[in-house]
Amino acid sequence: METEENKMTTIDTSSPSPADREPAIQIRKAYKRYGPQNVILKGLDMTVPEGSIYGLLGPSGCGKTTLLSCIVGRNELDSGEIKVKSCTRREIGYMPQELAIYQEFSIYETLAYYGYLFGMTKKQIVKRSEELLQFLELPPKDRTVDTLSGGQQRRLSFSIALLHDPKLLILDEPTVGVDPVLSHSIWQHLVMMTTQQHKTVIITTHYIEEARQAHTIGLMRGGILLAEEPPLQLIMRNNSSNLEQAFLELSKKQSANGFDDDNSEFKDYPPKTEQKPTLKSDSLLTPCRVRAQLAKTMYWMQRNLAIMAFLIVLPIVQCVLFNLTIGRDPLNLHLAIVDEELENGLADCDKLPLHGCYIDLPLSCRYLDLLKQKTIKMIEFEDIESAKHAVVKNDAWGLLYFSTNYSECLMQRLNYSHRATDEALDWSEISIWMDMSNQYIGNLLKRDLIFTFIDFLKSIYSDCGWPPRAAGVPIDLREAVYGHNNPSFVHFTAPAIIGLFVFYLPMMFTVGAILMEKRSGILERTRVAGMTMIELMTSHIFVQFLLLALQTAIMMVILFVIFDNPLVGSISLALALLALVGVNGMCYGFMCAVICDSEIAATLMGLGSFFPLVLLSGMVWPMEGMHYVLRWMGWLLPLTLSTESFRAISARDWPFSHPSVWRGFVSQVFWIIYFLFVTFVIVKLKKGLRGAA
Ligand SMILES: Nc1ncnc2c1ncn2[C@@H]1O[C@H](COP(=O)(O)OP(=O)(O)OP(=O)(O)O)[C@@H](O)[C@H]1O
Repeated sequence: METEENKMTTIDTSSPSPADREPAIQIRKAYKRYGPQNVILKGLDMTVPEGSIYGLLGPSGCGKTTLLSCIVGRNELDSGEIKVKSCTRREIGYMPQELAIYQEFSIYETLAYYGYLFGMTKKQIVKRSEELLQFLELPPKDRTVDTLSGGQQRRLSFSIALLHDPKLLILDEPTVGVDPVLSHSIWQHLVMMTTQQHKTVIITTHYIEEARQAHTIGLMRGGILLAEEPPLQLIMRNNSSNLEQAFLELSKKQSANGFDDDNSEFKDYPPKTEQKPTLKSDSLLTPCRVRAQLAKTMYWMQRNLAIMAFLIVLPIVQCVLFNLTIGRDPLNLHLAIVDEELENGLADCDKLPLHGCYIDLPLSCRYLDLLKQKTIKMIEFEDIESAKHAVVKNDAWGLLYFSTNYSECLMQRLNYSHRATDEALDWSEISIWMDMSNQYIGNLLKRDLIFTFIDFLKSIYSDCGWPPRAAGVPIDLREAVYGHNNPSFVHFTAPAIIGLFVFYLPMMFTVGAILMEKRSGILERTRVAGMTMIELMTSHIFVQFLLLALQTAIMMVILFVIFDNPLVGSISLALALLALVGVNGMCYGFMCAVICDSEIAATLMGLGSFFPLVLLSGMVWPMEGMHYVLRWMGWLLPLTLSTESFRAISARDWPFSHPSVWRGFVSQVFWIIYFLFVTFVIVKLKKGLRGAA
């Protein structure tokens, strides 16, 4: 068996000298910094010969990953030039330092996703996967990534880079966590690829000695290459016995020549220059990459059935809760009663007639009986003081006081009207003290007390053969032009609620999906593989749209069929508007995801926008009731005009040609364009979709 030392010193001498080969990558005067005090590349020159392995070595933090990310276009130089010989993105196999793979996917699903992304057929993917799994000693292909060891996960990440048999391999520490035997066979494979298949490989590694198998070594320190030559030559020229020693010698010489490794000390930093893309661009919309994205989403959905179920159940629960909790009249409210016209208190009511024209008997029982039918609970008190005390303690929401001669005075008032005595007017009134600390309960009780009183009078008039209309308020509320005369608060808010859900559900899903990929590096890896923003958005919108269609259908059925909220207008117009609101929500999600680098930032952005949107868009209160400045601000928000439009369709059956309706559609189109524009500008400014992780 070969010893470790022998393995490491194996150099393929049959291949032509690297110096004689054409450069696959040429870097000249590369400068890069992450801030004035954080200069990483200081005029670095590098030449990677075609058909060879280039081992890029250097201490941790010297800028190897930064350099590789500039080569693959994840990052950009401040000045200098990177030339990559006629390479499209599909011809590159890139293994980033971070794993950049879905933890919940199986090995096969992971490879299939990247395979589709590179335009491979299913057959090719299956065949190549089998080869790679065997070569890299990976577990069976149906094992999920999160059950693999750290080393196995890195090998899987490595296999993605090899999957489509690329011309140029850029590998950032592929052998971390790999045992020496497998590491040796990986190097053998790389050597075979370069010598027999004329591929080019750039590899970084912390295990300096394994890089002796490279054809060229680039030793990086202090933002430049200390040396760039074949390993043996490097060792011999520095009178060393191994690469590590050679590197130390070179570092000493560099320091002796006055070169300081301190990043903050660099004085003559050149001005920024416009950088050309290092790799050839592909077309903006390629079916295979859209297919890959769709396949990935399918895999993700299969693996996250609980989340999918949640996304379906959530709107159901929200809509049902909304209808069962909002707008309904409070039941079983308590009222304190002091009735001085009944000798034995309310117990007398059981003996007194509640129907018929008995106007000489106490009438308060009839009124209280009607109140009881509204589910109001009576608590009887002897005197006003103790009843008031009960209201103060919140044992009752109000106190009703009937005087000793209440019924007699009431009949006088009714009979003599404007000729009634002051005493009759005083004692015929039911005195009420309300707890108005809760506006809704107070107002609803007041409404019930007044309307029940009218019903009470009408019932007496009717039983006595008098015209009941004479007992009512002389206002004739005819059939409403739109809606009905006793609308519910839910009818007002339902259009807003569905719009809000349809906007925020896709927004949340979009932000979650993109941030997860962004933070794990998957998004950048797929971008390096050629996926464009247009492809990402197209596939995302397609999938989201299907999900949203299902969610919207469920919500429509619950709100407008089961709970019978009014929807008198065109359903197709309402659905078209909701579809636009949903796409708008997705686009807002895209924008949040590119702006925010962390889930916390995105959550804060979502929450921060949610409350102003709900409050300023006329969702819970009419715009007409707002401060005039806020009213104008409200009209500028994404959901104000669409909510108005939905109300116009659902409650008034207005057609598209009505300004209240078409303005809602136009506002959605405007906001979609705006969010997309901001998203593209931010991606351009940030030069990609790098996560903060
Ligand atoms: N986005 C960033 N913003 C600020 N500084 C950064 C950023 N990315 C990298 N750096 C800094 O740049 C320097 C070079 O980082 P880089 O990851 O390129 O080093 P490396 O040589 O690959 O290190 P290692 O071998 O440990 O992976 C480090 O000091 C790092 O902290």
